[in-house]
Amino acid sequence: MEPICLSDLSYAVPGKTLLQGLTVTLSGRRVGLIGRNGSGKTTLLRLIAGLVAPSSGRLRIGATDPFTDRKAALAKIGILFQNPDHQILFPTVEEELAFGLTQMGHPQHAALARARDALAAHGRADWAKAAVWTLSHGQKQWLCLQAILLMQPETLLLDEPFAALDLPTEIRLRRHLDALPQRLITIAHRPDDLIGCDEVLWLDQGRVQGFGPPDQVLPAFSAEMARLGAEDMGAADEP
Ligand SMILES: Nc1ncnc2c1ncn2[C@@H]1O[C@H](COP(=O)(O)OP(=O)(O)OP(=O)(O)O)[C@@H](O)[C@H]1O
Repeated sequence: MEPICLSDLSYAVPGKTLLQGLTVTLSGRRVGLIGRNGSGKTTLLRLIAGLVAPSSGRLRIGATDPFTDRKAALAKIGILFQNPDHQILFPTVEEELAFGLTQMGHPQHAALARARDALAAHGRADWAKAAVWTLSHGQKQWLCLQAILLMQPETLLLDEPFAALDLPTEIRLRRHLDALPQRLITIAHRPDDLIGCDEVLWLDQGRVQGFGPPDQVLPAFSAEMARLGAEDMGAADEP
């Protein structure tokens, strides 16, 4: 599995630096990304997916720059957004599933055939012509995941994949993801969700606050979150 190397990586928008000086090599098969709201986690996934270019520094997946080499990046990286409605572009299930393959250069008819095969393999052949808007949130997330898996990327980037799912849907998706051979880089808010990871990256205000095995990073993260929670409570309790 190719390492994802960040060297002094920064990303800024006018008036604001969102990520600053990130130097880290991600090489585990299960990587967790943790940090407070607004710490830059989603921004980092977008950079790794090659959707935006770094403002400075370097990001490589193996030897590939995912921003400048889009075709290679599609084969290497798939990103599952937090909200499937931000990901879905097409009116029907089969068109949505086929889109990534056509982006990779497959003819439309072959891509649609692969899409229908994938649905049939999951016992959902009857979904092919269904309008995407008729699906539930969990079903849309499943669709987005399948659309990415059809492209067979080496790495999946998952932005809080369990947010807004009911418990049985979460358990099913968790089982599905756990069984995947791909590398998963998963954003989570609860440290418990990342215990089984090979490595955890903790971002704070756009910088690396911790990186290493979960038994080192997560206790420090939890202690800091508890400290901040207590501080907020103290401030809120002020007369
Ligand atoms: N295009 C943009 N222009 C301006 N600010 C942005 C832009 N994208 C993100 N931000 C800001 O950058 C910061 C980091 O955002 P990001 O979504 O990466 O955080 P996050 O760690 O994923 O947060 P959350 O846990 O709340 O999803 C936030 O303050 C956000 O408002």
